[in-house]
Amino acid sequence: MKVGILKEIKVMEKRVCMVPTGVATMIANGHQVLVESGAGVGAGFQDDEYRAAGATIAGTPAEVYGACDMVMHVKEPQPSEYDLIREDQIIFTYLHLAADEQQTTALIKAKSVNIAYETIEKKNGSLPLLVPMSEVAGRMAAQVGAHCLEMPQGGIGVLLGGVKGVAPATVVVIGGGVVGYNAAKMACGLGAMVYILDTNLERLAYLDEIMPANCIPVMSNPALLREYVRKADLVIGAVLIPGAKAPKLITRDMLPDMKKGSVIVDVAIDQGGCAETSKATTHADPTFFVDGVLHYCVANMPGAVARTSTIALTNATLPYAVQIANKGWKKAMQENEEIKLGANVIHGAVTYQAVAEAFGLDYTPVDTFLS
Ligand SMILES: NC(=O)C1=CN([C@@H]2O[C@H](COP(=O)(O)OP(=O)(O)OC[C@H]3O[C@@H](n4cnc5c(N)ncnc54)[C@H](O)[C@@H]3O)[C@@H](O)[C@H]2O)C=CC1
Ligand SMILES: CC(=O)C(=O)O
Ligand SMILES: [Mg+2]
Repeated sequence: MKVGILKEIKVMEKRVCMVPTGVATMIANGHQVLVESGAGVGAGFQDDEYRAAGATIAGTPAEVYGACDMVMHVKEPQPSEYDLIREDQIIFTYLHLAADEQQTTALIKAKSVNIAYETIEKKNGSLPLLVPMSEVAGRMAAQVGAHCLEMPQGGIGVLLGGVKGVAPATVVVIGGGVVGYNAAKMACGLGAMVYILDTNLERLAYLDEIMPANCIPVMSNPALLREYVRKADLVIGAVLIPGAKAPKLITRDMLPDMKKGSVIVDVAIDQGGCAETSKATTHADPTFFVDGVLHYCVANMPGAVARTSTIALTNATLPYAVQIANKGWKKAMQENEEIKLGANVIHGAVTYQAVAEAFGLDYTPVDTFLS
């Protein structure tokens, strides 16, 4: 198979979807790899390293889309790419379709085979291609939250850990999964008082076992959530219903009751955000105020630490990419349920139920295409 590695084009996105050693693995499996020139530079990988690994360098995204059976990205295809996608071509990347009707429509129209990193799911419910970036984004959420709380950013002027004789910040993490755990761990390490709200009692019990004394896991409900958000200096939005639009748990009417200069870091923004007032921002212009509450809603947070993120992401994606390339998408899905769950839009049909529900579209089980 011909595999294409595209350069990221989202604002200030410096990750790359395959490192040179990954290219060497693909080639050892009998495939050809075409890398768009400069794709790895932001993460510290030069074209010559890809050449040395056996790749051919392409000048433009059009060349990559034009020549390859499977194209890979980190972030979802951007509007400038929609017309380059070919019928039957495999697109393997983060898609986050439930938050993006324009892209969903474009991929339906393209009749391509669109496999989303974020809905590939193991038997135990974990999301192996989301986990590494959720670890990064969770850890970053505590860092950017601490920064946003500083007065030059418009924050309330509270230091996460406080100092002797002065109380620390109150941090409320909504969703205690991978992002939530990592955010809480960092905020606790800096000395904040952290509350993790989740609706999964088993997960809360686990967090109770492993987290330090300055972290309190709390069973969430709408009334309690309102109360905790009202008291928070920093709220970190980290909920997920896999593949679906994020539930709007922080409603517009809660904001006037929040502290002026408090901060919402809505990590769940890539699935639409869990605050009604959230809208996606970029690393170039990451924050905005609503009712005196500072919102940080960058949909590709790990892109800011591209070297760490690229290595963590490609460690996870490569074995799946190799399986798809070796077997073709149909056989890879027939033989691996995890990859089958990655099928979001196949040949113009929406094959992931939560995406179909997000836009009132027909849902077609992917098995329709596999017999
Ligand atoms: N903005 C960015 O750059 C990035 C965003 N993300 C996003 O962060 C979000 C969280 O991801 P993960 O932590 O990996 O997911 P996860 O599946 O590990 O955790 C989600 C948690 O939310 C909880 N939850 C679901 N509904 C809830 C509710 N109504 N109230 C309270 N808790 C609820 C679940 O029980 C689960 O523990 C996702 O939308 C993911 O795509 C991840 C990486 C980067
Ligand atoms: C998961 C995601 O949205 C990211 O890594 O950018
Ligand atoms: Mg997006």
